[in-house]
Order: sequence, then C-alpha cells, then structure tokens
Amino acid sequence: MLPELRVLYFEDLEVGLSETLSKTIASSDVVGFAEITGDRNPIHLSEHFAARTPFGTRIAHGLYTAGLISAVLGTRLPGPGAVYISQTLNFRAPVRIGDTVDVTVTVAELIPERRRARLACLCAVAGEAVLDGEAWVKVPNRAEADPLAARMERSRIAPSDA
Ligand SMILES: C[C@@H](O)CC(=O)SCCNC(=O)CCNC(=O)[C@H](O)C(C)(C)COP(=O)(O)OP(=O)(O)OC[C@H]1O[C@@H](n2cnc3c(N)ncnc32)[C@H](O)[C@@H]1OP(=O)(O)O
Repeated sequence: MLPELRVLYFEDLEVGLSETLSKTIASSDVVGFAEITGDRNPIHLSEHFAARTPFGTRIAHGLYTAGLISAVLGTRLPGPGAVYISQTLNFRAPVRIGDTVDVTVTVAELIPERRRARLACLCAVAGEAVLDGEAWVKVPNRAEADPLAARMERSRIAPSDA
C-alpha cells in the first residue's frame, strides 16, 4: 500500500467520493508498530500468549489498523495537506497476521465555511468489517495551498482586478 500521492483541494470534494486502499498485514508490520509505539502487548507479539486468548493467534494493534485510515486520508482522499481533527474508532473484529485489510474512506459531509470534511471510514477483511469510524479533517483550498496560482487564476478570469 504505497499509492501515488494525489492532492484533492476542498473544491474537488463532494459527498460520496470514495477511495479504497488495501494492505496485507505482515508480522514485521506488527513488530515494527510495537517498537515505535512501545505497545509490547504479547497479544500482538507472542504466539504462545495469543494462543490462550479468544483470538487463538497474534493480532494486529488496533491503532495500527487505524493508521491505515490515516494513510488514505494523507495520500489520496483528500491527500497531501489534509489535517486530522478527530477520529472515532470501533474495533469490530480482530485483524490477524496475513489478513488483507481493505480501507475505504468516503466523504460524508462538507462544511465549506470552515473547509471541514467528515469522512466515513471502514476497514474490512474478506468483506467483514473489522474497524469503522468517522474522521474530521481540515482540507486546504486552492488559494490556501498555492496563493500565487490562485492570484494568476483570478487575473486570468478578471484581468482588471489583478
Ligand atoms: C491495547 C492494544 O495493545 C490491544 C489491541 O490493540 S487489541 C486489537 C484491537 N481490537 C480488536 O481487534 C478487537 C476486535 N473486536 C472484537 O473482537 C469484538 O468486537 C470484541 C471481542 C471486542 C467484542 O465482542 P463480544 O464481546 O463478543 O461482543 P458482542 O459481539 O457480544 O457484542 C455485544 C454488543 O456490543 C457491540 N459491540 C461489540 N464490539 C463492538 C465494538 N468494537 N464497537 C462497538 N460496538 C461493539 C455489538 O454490536 C453488540 O451490540 P448489540 O446492540 O447488542 O447488538
């Protein structure tokens, strides 16, 4: 899951616009997440420990799976320049090593005055929801992201105002 970066400005967004990225969870992802966060819960790291839990095997950190939502928001929808404001998360089912997680983010609401977007977030494994929630992000508009290009665009439309 290393997609090409795509910038969508606030003006490009519309309710219903959606993006899905997929990631197969490797043991090294889970070990790496444990190392960078310090969450060494053996349910993620020890097969011996995990075998005695209801899951029967090691599972991914919930916040690692949630991080895949952040990856969609930051690279594709809306993409570079988006700023996280909040995120709700419901961990519906475990994600096991080797599972392929399909992460879908869909624009649910737009507040133009504040350039805020609410996005419905769903992570699924083989069609079963494993995580869902809602994100709010602040999305740059064209003028904010590139003031020079915006001024040139305005002068092209109304030269006398330039
Ligand atoms: C701290 C870290 O180191 C640890 C981790 O990161 S662990 C990894 C992240 N978490 C998970 O992977 C857990 C995934 N979720 C589950 O496996 C299950 O949801 C559960 C074991 C947490 C709960 O299941 P269970 O006890 O069987 O609950 P029920 O199915 O009986 O449901 C009862 C009602 O609660 C609702 N519900 C259940 N789970 C959730 C949830 N995660 N979020 C919101 N609501 C949940 C369920 O819908 C039932 O509601 P109803 O109205 O009675 O139908």
